[in-house]
Amino acid sequence: MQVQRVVLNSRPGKNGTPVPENFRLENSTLTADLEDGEVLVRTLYLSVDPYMRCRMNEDTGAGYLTPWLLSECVDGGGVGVVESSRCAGCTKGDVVTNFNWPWQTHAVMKGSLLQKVHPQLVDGHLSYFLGAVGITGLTALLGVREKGNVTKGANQTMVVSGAAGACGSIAGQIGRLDGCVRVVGISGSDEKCRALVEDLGFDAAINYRQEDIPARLKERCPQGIDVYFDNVGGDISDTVIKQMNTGGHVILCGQISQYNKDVPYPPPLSEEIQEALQSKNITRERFMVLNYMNKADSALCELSQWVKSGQIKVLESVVDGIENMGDAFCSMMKGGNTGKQIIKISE
Ligand SMILES: NC(=O)C1=CN([C@@H]2O[C@H](COP(=O)(O)OP(=O)(O)OC[C@H]3O[C@@H](n4cnc5c(N)ncnc54)[C@H](OP(=O)(O)O)[C@@H]3O)[C@@H](O)[C@H]2O)C=CC1
Ligand SMILES: CCCCCC(=O)/C=C/[C@H]1[C@H](O)CC(=O)[C@@H]1CCCCCCC(=O)O
Repeated sequence: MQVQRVVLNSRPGKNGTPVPENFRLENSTLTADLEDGEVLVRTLYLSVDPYMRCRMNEDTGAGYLTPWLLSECVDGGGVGVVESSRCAGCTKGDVVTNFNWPWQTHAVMKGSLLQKVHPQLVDGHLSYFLGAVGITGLTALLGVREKGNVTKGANQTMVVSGAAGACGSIAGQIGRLDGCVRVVGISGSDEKCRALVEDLGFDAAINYRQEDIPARLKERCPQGIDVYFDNVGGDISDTVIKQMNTGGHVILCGQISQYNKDVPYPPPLSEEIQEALQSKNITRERFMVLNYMNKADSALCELSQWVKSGQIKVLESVVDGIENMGDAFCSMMKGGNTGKQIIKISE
């Protein structure tokens, strides 16, 4: 069977901005003769995610991430449909997902490594399994629950950076559903800020490229900041932390502003910010969703109900075609997406 796949063509360098030319599209032949335990899947949707920037380096800097290899097929989150199976647990027509899905139009995979998912959980929007009812939604929900200490009736204000992105857009909505009285987003364009307020119900949004962040935070968070869902790190996060209340909580989800730099994860904080955290007794613990997968099933049910009932609104940016994987990844890293960046590979 003839397939198309994407391989790593070159590395951007630890201090480089990734470019589409770092990826290469190839035609390849797939032997569709299955061995025992294998299934043939057709790829429906692929995900591009910030952590992949670390996998472009020879040394990823994170123990749980393996580097992508030059001229080898790239992989990440994917969802697809079983076309034929020699695995007892998988049947033709099953919808399945996996974190290490090859960027390939069809693939032969071990059935035991695939998670079967039920389309009714997402009312047939199968791409949501890579976003709001998948790892992104889990990151937002479990991040808020495990590290946010959001408490109904506590009059808390939450700030979310990277707020119009995949995790941020869900995290802010969950902060509100779980009891925060004020939710303020920070994002990179006026259009994203408009969507946060008008479509997702954030109380306010700040365009970090155009506005004076300290002044706007003071104005929009008059009682200070109690919970900070941090997707970006760097100067934006330093500014937010300086305005946090005593006893506040930082949910250290990600630090995308630092991923094109040769720094460890998480990047070290300045003395000033460390002192602010310590003197105000603000928690800032590293959060990694994969450490909480024992809670995934019940959390996915909760997310599914919220999405189906419309209590959580889902934003997606969908690009068509495997040939656009590299463009979509590089665009997402620069803010080209609103909500979850998805690549549709087949119908
Ligand atoms: N801890 C965990 O278990 C997990 C952590 N993550 C982390 O969550 C974060 C968000 O991931 P995800 O939701 O998938 O991606 P997003 O959908 O949020 O896409 C990335 C966004 O980051 C913003 N961005 C890029 N560069 C900068 C910068 N220099 N400063 C500020 N914002 C920037 C852009 O939005 P804009 O237009 O606003 O600039 C862009 O749209 C990442 O840091 C990621 O590593 C993700 C999954 C799991
Ligand atoms: C080093 C920067 C990491 C910043 C945090 C982050 O983005 C984490 C993302 C992971 C999250 O826990 C869910 C995921 O899907 C991300 C990790 C995926 C791990 C796949 C491992 C693939 C491999 O290396 O073989």
